[in-house]
Amino acid sequence: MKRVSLEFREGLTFDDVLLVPKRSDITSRIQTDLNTRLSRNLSLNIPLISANMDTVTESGMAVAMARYGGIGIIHRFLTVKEQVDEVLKVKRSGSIMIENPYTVGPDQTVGSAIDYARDRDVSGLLVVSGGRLIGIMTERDTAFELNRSSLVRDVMTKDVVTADPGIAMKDAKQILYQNRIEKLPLVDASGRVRGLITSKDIRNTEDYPHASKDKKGRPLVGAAVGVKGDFMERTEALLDAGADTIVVDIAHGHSENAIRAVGHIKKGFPDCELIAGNVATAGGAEDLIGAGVDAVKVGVGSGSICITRVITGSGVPQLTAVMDCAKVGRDHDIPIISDGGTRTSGDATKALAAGASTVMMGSILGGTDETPGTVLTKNGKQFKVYRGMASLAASLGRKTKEGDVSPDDDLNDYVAEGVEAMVSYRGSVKDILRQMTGGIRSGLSYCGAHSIRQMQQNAEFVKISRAGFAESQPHDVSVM
Ligand SMILES: NC(=O)C1=CN([C@@H]2O[C@H](COP(=O)(O)OP(=O)(O)OC[C@H]3O[C@@H](n4cnc5c(N)ncnc54)[C@H](OP(=O)(O)O)[C@@H]3O)[C@@H](O)[C@H]2O)C=CC1
Ligand SMILES: Nc1nc2c(ncn2[C@@H]2O[C@H](COP(=O)(O)O)[C@@H](O)[C@H]2O)c(=O)[nH]1
Ligand SMILES: [K+]
Repeated sequence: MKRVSLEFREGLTFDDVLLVPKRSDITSRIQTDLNTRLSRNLSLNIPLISANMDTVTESGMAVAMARYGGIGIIHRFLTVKEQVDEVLKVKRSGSIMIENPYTVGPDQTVGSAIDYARDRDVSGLLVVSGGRLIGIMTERDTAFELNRSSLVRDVMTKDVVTADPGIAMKDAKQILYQNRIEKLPLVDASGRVRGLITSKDIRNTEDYPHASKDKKGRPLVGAAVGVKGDFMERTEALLDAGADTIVVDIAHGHSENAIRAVGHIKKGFPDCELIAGNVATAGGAEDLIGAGVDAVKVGVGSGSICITRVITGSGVPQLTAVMDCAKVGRDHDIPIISDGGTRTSGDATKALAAGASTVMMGSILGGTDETPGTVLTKNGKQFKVYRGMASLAASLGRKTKEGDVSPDDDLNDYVAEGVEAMVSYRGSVKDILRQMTGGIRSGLSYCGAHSIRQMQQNAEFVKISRAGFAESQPHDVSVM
């Protein structure tokens, strides 16, 4: 009979090590380059991803992450339609040209048109009849006289300024400015709508020069799917909506469930940029790569709200998990994502130095304006709810949404692997990303590296003692 091995490998995490400073020819941290690979064929301008959790990433967070050069992964605990709508909101938020603008008919009521626009987060609708543009209804048209039962045709602006679909951006800008208008529909010779350019989108592209964008100039966004049930039709709908990557999300990514799901998705959608996780070992990474993934998400039990290691006894300290998986990733030229346990820019830098190409964050972003949920006050301090997706509350929320809760359900039947928590309210995600990227840039320079790839080649870790760790913190002072 084979026995359990009594030889123990050492597993280390962020607090166990430091990066040894190296001679650097960098004279300003701005010279460092944070460009990195998210997956086989996708790149980001900063190595940061917002977690596919229901208290972290819906469209608000994903828009912000893409604007500053990263990416957000829309969580999967939504109906297919809801998740698709979140992807569409991101795609429309920063397009240079909106390909399929939302339209209404002239005989719809103003009330229904306003609701339609509000649901889709847009400020105006093109009015189309018989396939041709006949007007535009914007907030201007309804601002002063709001009679919800009047018809769109009676309030819309009929003299619409339009342009040819092939118009150059600088000419479109000129027309918008000269006519003091916000929206310029692009209409072909037969009067059919072929697109829409808005001044808001033009401002966005100018305001966010480092945004991560797809080939059409729209913000990058990813979306998660599970491994059972509707995952194939969900994947199809998300890809149709323009999702740039699909993330197969399961607690134990080194399982038949996950490997089978990856195989099905790759077979059904060969062009899909596919990420899967989570795993924590070389074997896990090897098997997902063998199944066809374009990036591997690494981290079992490392998350701030995660109790998998407590409940199951399973997991690998995050730095060791990343190093083991990154070695396999390098052999196959497949990027690795470090997911869970990142508390500071120092942790993120260590994960990158250990071989991860990007870092996924939950708790760091959980308290920002861009997460779903409202700000709560407790004892005079402001918080936002942040919870594990395998927590009791998250599971109950899912079951309630699916109409699957009954008074006979015994809460003891659910074994949670996550907790419900609160994180301090931290304002806009922009400031957090500035701190994170600033810290990582500085981290590169301490490693004598201009880029993440160079740091991965140069990095030298030193294992530290408890005393070394204590010395690393502020000490013998009262921090203000
Ligand atoms: N990174 C991490 O360390 C962890 C992350 N999570 C997060 O929590 C959420 C819920 O996760 P998850 O439970 O996977 O999602 P689901 O509840 O959607 O479970 C997915 C499917 O996998 C099966 N399954 C779950 N755990 C295992 C396992 N250990 N071995 C084999 N099959 C399993 C489930 O079946 P059945 O219920 O019948 O077993 C279910 O059919 C996800 O967002 C996940 O990322 C959760 C735990 C750890
Ligand atoms: N074991 C569990 N892990 C979870 C759960 N919900 C999410 N997660 C993982 O944590 C990270 C976020 O970690 P953080 O340290 O940045 O806060 C997330 O991306 C998931 O991989 C859960 O319920 N249990
Ligand atoms: K944990």
